[in-house]
Amino acid sequence: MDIIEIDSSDSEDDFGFGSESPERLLNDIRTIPSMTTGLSHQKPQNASMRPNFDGRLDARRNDVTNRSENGVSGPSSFAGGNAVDTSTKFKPPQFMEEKFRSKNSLESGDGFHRNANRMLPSSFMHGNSVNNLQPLGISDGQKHLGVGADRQMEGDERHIYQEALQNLAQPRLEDDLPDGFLTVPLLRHQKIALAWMVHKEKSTLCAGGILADDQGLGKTVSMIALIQKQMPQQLKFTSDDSNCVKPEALNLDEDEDVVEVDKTHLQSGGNDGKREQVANLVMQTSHNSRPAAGTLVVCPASILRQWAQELDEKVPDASKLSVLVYHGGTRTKSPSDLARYHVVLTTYAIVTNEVPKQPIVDDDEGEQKNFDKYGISPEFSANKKRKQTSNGRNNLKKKGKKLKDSHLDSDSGALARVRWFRVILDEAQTIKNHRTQVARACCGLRAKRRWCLSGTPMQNSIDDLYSYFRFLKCDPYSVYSSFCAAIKYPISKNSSSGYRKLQAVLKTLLLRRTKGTVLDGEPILKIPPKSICLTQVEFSQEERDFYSKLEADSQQQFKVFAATGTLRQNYASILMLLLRLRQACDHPLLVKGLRSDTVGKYSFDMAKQLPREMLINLFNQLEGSLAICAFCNDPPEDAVVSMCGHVFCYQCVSERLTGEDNQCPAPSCRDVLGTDSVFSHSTLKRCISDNFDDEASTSSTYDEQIITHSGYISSKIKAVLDILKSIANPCREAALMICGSDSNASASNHTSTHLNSNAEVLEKAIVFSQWTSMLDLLELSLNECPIQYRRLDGTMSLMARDKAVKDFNTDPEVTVMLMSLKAGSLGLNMVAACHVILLDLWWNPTTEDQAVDRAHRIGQTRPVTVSRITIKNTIEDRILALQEEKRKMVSSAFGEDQTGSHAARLTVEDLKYLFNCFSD
Ligand SMILES: Nc1ncnc2c1ncn2[C@@H]1O[C@H](COP(=O)(O)OP(=O)(O)OP(=O)(O)O)[C@@H](O)[C@H]1O
Repeated sequence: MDIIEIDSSDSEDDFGFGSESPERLLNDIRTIPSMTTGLSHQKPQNASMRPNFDGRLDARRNDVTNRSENGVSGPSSFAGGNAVDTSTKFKPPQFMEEKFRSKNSLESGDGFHRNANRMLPSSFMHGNSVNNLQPLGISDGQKHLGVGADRQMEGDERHIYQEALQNLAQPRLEDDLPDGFLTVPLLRHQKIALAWMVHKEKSTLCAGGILADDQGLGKTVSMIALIQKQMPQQLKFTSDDSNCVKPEALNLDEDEDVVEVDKTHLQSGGNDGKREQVANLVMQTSHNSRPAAGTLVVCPASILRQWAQELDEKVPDASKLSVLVYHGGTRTKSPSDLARYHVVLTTYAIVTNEVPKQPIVDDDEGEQKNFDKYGISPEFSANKKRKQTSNGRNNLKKKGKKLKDSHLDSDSGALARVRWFRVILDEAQTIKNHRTQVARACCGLRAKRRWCLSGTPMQNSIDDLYSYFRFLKCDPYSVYSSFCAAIKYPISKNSSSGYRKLQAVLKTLLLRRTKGTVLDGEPILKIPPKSICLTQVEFSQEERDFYSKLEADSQQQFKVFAATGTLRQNYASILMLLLRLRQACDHPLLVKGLRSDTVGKYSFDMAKQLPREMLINLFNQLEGSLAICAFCNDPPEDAVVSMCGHVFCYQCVSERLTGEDNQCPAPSCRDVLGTDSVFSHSTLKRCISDNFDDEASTSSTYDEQIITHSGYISSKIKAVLDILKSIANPCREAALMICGSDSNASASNHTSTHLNSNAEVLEKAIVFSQWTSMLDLLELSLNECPIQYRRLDGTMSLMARDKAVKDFNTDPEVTVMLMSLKAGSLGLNMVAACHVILLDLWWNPTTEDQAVDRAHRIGQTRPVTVSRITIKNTIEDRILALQEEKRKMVSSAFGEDQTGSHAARLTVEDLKYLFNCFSD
């Protein structure tokens, strides 16, 4: 077993003020005539949070927190504000650079680089050629928009440009709540977030934004602080009678009501009777109007209760918020009921069911043309998946949808029948694919202020970001063609300047800090370090033979698709081939279709009764090119097909089967899903072949039979058992075995010292796999050991999941938690664990990061060890390489280097260039 240790202790980072001082930024900006006026007349954003801006502009060095009368502190600089460092070299990611590197690069040698029309800032030139560069305003990317649309977009971008310039000069502000509104003091980075969010909610561009702090930095608490801080405005909105009865045609997004705060609410401790008044007023509204309601939080079902708990625990009784958990079959149908509460918590599934979907963006044509041009990981473009799965079906569905959308309210639920003051999407990456039902439903929610919370907003491609722009209604990028012209296309043409433009845009609406972010020389969060060990295991000889055969078959199949020019049409089949190879790395039995789950169990009897022809049809649906999960729109993991012919991930559908929202999510399909009407691959196969025996025990060679039964302990399972046993027996050898090579003595010493000093306290581990059947197999082995464990996966009810988490967090005897990546990687607080073991690799690394951060977050008191177990010389090596590329893309988009720090600082020159210098 090879163990490679990667020291991932997050490196230094800052909020953007690099070597450049804010004085210099201001001076630079003053040289732009049209901006000088704007800045010199800039008013403090809010009287209640006016900074003590006493002329010291270098916020990083002179940051003195001054508490003013109302408890507000400042000055500081907006974390979202840009640093400017003209000397900083932006290094584009290698893979993008190579893709787009031109043969004839031009360099003038004078620090600026000329193209046909203008000088380019030297910071764009490092490592890049320029002969492809055009002034962005008239670039190819915009040509296809047409003259009118082009002008419109340029007009809209001017606002973004001006906001970006203002950000450069914006001092970093902090804000806080008076005593009595939270049970915990806000951490400094949360105070900065609060000031930024209050500011953003007043923005005329789009009221809201993206809080993209790393997992575990306390975004939930920051958001609760915002709700409390802005409660007077919320109450004003909900209690305004005229507001309540405005007709349907009301354009909420123009309905900006930045009203001066009625501070008596905050200063008097909050519960001043106004909240009750609101409910009464709302009750008076007619049935046809949309009542004005408070804040809606949308999150995955698995963290619904955690939100409720945080709202309960972090808000003291004196200023309690009324909270409704809007979930379950008995939930109210009355919009007025929703409007009674300050905060309504619900799930993405319910939003998808209740809110009319916005139409699908009609981007096929453009996308088709751009696949080759852009080169932005098209293999993983969600759009591509859809294209491969459409076969004309989507057009029909789309037409049906449009018809349906024309009478929106007739079948929409209560969530869609109110006007929200604020909508918060937690784990907002859920809507990253803008074509999915969930994304379109979220965009259909009516709200004045909109927020996305995500530690990993970008996972697969630049397209992920479009969905947020659309939800936030951030013009001009909320229109897909404008997004492509202004952001996506420039990146494809020249990754360096393209990414820098994206960074400039993002800094106007996104705030991101990592765990390594440094504030005034101090890390924003002092938690023990995290070390990541890549444990590369060898297959046994039987496993290797099994894998090699599978690989050869897959390659053969792939060659056939390639030779017949049908790779695209067979996209889903290719994913299936890859899936089997990945599963073979975990345990050969996964490939053979182990089914010990409830879905298989209950539907097998039903399947036996179905006509053979129907079984074959269902089987073809499952195997065919339409196999994309109708819930998450990803290639299905552990695919199952419903009686209505729609395909899902086993876990996605199981989650619904245990809840009340069991309607099929496919467009125009209202079938009710049940445990007996959802069929797995192996169930169908066995029924079609009239072979009701366990498939694994037949059709196999002798060698295969040795390894394709549940009693076989695969190499991966052996590896994880070794690690778990060594955690259960802490000693120096064990520590070295988990973590270490001599080459990284410091991390190993760290672990062993720690183990010694806590020898009496059993350490805990979370084990993640993306396949529940792998967790089943691991369970069989754990049952043989004296290790107590719990399990969490998507098939369990919310109550059962809560109990499992609670047991793990509180019972010292329970030392292992088995979690499915899909159900357990988001939102949960599990700092009881200081070991995380990843049994298999996911396509994008951010999903793994999310999983790891269940343990590595505020509240963790011990160093966290992450073990990633892979098999040597398999597809897993290639997934590792792909993950690396995705990391580069994400860090380029956010302007972070490989260590998470901000490598590239934007300058005023950069902005002028990136936005085609509107002020020139
Ligand atoms: N100011 C604070 N004081 C004390 N505890 C805090 C504070 N802020 C956050 N926490 C705690 O830190 C933990 C992580 O916070 P939270 O769940 O809000 O993080 P997050 O950024 O939303 O993470 P994720 O992206 O994983 O959902 C929680 O247990 C929360 O109660």
